[in-house]
Amino acid sequence: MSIRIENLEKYFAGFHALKNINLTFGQNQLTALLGPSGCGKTTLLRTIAGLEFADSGNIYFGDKKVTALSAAQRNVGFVFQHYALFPNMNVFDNIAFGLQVKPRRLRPEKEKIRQKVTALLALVELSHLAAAYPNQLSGGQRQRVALARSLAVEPQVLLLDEPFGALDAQVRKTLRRWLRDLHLELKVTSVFVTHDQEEALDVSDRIVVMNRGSIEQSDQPERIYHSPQTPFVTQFVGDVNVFHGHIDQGNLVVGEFAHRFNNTNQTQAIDNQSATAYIRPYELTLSRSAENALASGRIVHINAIGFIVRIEIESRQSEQPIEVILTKNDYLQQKYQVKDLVYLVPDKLNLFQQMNI
Ligand SMILES: Nc1ncnc2c1ncn2[C@@H]1O[C@H](COP(=O)(O)OP(=O)(O)OP(=O)(O)O)[C@@H](O)[C@H]1O
Repeated sequence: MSIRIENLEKYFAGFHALKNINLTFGQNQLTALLGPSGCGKTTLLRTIAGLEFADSGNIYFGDKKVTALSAAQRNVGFVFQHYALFPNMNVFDNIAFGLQVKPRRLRPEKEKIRQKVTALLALVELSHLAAAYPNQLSGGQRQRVALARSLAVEPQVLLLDEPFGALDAQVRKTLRRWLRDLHLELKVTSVFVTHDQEEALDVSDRIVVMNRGSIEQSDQPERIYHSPQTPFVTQFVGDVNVFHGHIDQGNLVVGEFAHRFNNTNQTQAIDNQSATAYIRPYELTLSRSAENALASGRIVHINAIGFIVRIEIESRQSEQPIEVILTKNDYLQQKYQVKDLVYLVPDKLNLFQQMNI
């Protein structure tokens, strides 16, 4: 079941929360809605669920228009950050709840419900805790019960709002891997909200980056990371160094440096106009020579503890310290040390130009 959203607009008492949203969520894909706090992720998710209604625009599940349908009529599964399990019901009964409360003519027989809940318990790897009560579970286990509970009614669409947001980093990491595997097995169109870029890059088939109620980019994770289409996406997803300059005959000029570029994400660079280059830490090469460099500076910090080496450089060509990532081999060969003067040569530029400056 694919989800299609057309020209969606949503206001909260004059505040424009969703601005002309057009999106398709592919059948059985796991899509992340990613963006900073307040950008409209939850509002969009709740509008897809039928818990919130748009002021204009349409939502389709497959070919069926669901814009005016209630949440119950849409048959969606929903998992919140803080999912209120029923404290007086054990895990088994919590999962069975959605089936038990169905009208009699739609309710499966008792034995069918038992089989279904047993299968779901196995799926979320909690069979041994069927008789436990929510206050006897860890946060991660509770979220797995919440997920099993939302799946019990066989939703056409699964919507998750920061499902692991309240858990600590290690548990989050385990659960998101587990969600990815589960999603492969279940084959249900799923959308989850997160403000954690690593989480989005790690588990999703597609990422929708939102900013101030609008969509900045909707793309595969590797394209979001390697070919960001807007300055916002470039800075929001992954670490990046920022250089302000201007274009002069195929060169990016920053202060006294002129870097001849032949590899940018943007094909046309307009002469004599301001330009901002965004460069990931691993897309910068350190050099002892000024040839084709974009900047120079002194090394102020070296972190060589891990598999890669992070080097921080203070430079007049950048407002913030520049971060460069090297392999341990490169670092050991060049024998870089704090206070060394180095030049920075980009391998690749993400270049954005402001017009008419
Ligand atoms: N019921 C409401 N009434 C008024 N304003 C609202 C309401 N719900 C959301 N908003 C506003 O709409 C904007 C988007 O909110 P939303 O919860 O969708 O953001 P979000 O991207 O999910 O943020 P977060 O990551 O902090 O949850 C915010 O500025 C919020 O204050």
